[in-house]
Amino acid sequence: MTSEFDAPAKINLCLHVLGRRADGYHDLCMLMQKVSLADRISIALRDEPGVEVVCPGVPLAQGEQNIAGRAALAVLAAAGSNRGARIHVDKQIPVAAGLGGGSSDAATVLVGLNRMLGGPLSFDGLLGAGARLGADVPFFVYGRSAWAAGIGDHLRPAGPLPAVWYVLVNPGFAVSTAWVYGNLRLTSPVDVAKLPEFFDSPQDLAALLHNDLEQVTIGRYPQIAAIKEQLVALGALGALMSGSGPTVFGLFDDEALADAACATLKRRSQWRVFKVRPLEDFSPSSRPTC
Ligand SMILES: C[C@@](CO)(OP(=O)(O)O)[C@H](O)COP(=O)(O)OP(=O)(O)OC[C@H]1O[C@@H](n2ccc(N)nc2=O)[C@H](O)[C@@H]1O
Ligand SMILES: Nc1ncnc2c1ncn2[C@@H]1O[C@H](COP(=O)(O)OP(=O)(O)O)[C@@H](O)[C@H]1O
Repeated sequence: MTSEFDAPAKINLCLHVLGRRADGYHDLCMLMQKVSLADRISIALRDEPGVEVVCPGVPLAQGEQNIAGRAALAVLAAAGSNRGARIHVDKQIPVAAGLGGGSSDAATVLVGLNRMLGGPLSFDGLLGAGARLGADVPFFVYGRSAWAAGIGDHLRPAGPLPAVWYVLVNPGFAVSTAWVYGNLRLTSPVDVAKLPEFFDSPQDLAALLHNDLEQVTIGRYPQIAAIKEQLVALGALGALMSGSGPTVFGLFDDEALADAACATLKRRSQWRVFKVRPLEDFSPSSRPTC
């Protein structure tokens, strides 16, 4: 049997770094949301042990080097299964882009393969297995928009967020998350208690936009600041780099303006440009194909 799943991208509506931990990771406060740009993943169980991962057209590791392969091995081990899996990833999310594509692929394989094997892992077990794969993986297991604390793995639900359109602009080069955190200069941390919890309008949400990692990535790649300026000039209520970058999103309250901004940016540049909607409540859906 083969099952198919969507693995959506995320954006960080805010990302505050609160401090550096003894293990080198950073404590964060983030508001995270999934969006409608997604990789398409199919998972097939096979009788031989081991995991094969193929991502046609994208130079990503196969098998256990790929984070989706490590996720599959975790579920097979939890099930005590001697079987293996073949995972096909139709990569739509730009790689090393600040959009969490690898983390989403991993979470989707955790949840999807767990379901295919009769649920050896509980929801908490899936969150724990996700945290062992990467700091952002639990968010993608979680299902809905969330405030993330700790290294990104302590999650609580966000209140309803306004219906908006985002225009994602990816300038086409990769940025290493480890490099960005490694070059971060810590500033005095935000008072988390003062961050707003409720957003009645797109303008309220635009007022939240903030990313402490921009100083590092924009310092090295000033074109990211130029993308932000262009999005605002084209009618975005605000624009922000997502995660460690380099992708920027513009927040629009008007779909026609978002469409026009996409068309203009595609005409003007070689950037990858996507209009997406927020996914308010998303859990990987299974669609058996045979
Ligand atoms: C910046 C964020 C924002 O959502 O996303 P991306 O830009 O990667 O999508 C995340 O914090 C990225 O999470 P993730 O990509 O899962 O991180 P990991 O694989 O666990 O770690 C990659 C590298 O980032 C550093 N790291 C990660 C998370 C964190 N809270 N502090 C860190 O210092 C680690 O030291 C590690 O070297
Ligand atoms: N399935 C996968 N999809 C994307 N990247 C992967 C995958 N498996 C391993 N990787 C590695 O993870 C790194 C981070 O990729 P990605 O998750 O796209 O970045 P980001 O978290 O910045 O959005 C890449 O450099 C890539 O080599």
